[in-house]
Amino acid sequence: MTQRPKPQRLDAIRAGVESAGREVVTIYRRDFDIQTKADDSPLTEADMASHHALVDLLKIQTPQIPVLSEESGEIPYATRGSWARYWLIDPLDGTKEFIKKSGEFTLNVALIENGVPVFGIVHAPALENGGTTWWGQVGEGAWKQIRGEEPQAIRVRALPDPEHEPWKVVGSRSHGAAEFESFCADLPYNERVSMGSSLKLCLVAEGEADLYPRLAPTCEWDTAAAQAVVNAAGGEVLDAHTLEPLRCNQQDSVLNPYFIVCGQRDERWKQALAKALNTQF
Ligand SMILES: Nc1ncnc2c1ncn2[C@@H]1O[C@H](COP(=O)(O)O)[C@@H](OP(=O)(O)O)[C@H]1O
Ligand SMILES: [Mg+2]
Repeated sequence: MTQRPKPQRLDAIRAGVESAGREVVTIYRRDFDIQTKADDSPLTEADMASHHALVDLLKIQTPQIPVLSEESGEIPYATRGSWARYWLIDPLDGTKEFIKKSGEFTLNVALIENGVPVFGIVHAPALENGGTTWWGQVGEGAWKQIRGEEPQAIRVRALPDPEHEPWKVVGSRSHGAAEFESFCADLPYNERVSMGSSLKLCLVAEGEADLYPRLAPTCEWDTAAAQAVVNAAGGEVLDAHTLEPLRCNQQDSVLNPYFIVCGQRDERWKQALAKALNTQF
């Protein structure tokens, strides 16, 4: 297998992702065309501008590592199934939030090794202060940087005691609202927050939320980069049925199973999840 890119190269890739983010924000601030993809989801000029910028960046920085993008067109499993290491990117995650101008969209870049997201960059270019980036490398640590400020190491938080403080549960603004509400209704005292895109996983990674149940469809490129950040910050992204960590590139389909993102877990967590998911572990 080719070598994992060195830290300096990963820093250069992060700078390149932030530069692609500036192109996206230029489009965000003016009128843009919206098309509809075959699966009925929206596509803007910004999705494609970001796709080209990120693919070009990765081809220059690491020509030996293949790239799979949401906007690449399908690469059959017969080809990608043999990739021991590849880049998995979502050029614009939260396209609906981009169109609604909520600012809650991200550029996601993940390095996958043998199905496991080991390094990820999640960049939200339109958040306050000119954009925020989260990144993490499993086994090394996770960081958050608001543009113009120093990077801060981030870590998931311990679950609060729900007798005194609510568990913070984050959900999508646009997908799976009914399932989210019924999951939360079975949890101990909790507070709900809505957010678009991979930012939900980043909130768990930085200890601003405790759980993100995703009981609605997503694809591997929606989650892989932020999964690496969550793992590097001490949390997990678990299949909602098996409670095993999500893996990429295991089958023809790029759809994820329904999943739960969590920070630090303990016995209370296990009991609460068993009730909310109506299952036994
Ligand atoms: N029916 C479906 N099948 C697969 N993925 C879906 C889906 N409905 C929504 N998604 C994914 O959910 C993502 C948005 O999630 P959220 O609502 O949490 O922001 C979308 O990302 P994109 O915006 O990159 O297309 C899309 O990939
Ligand atoms: Mg997406």
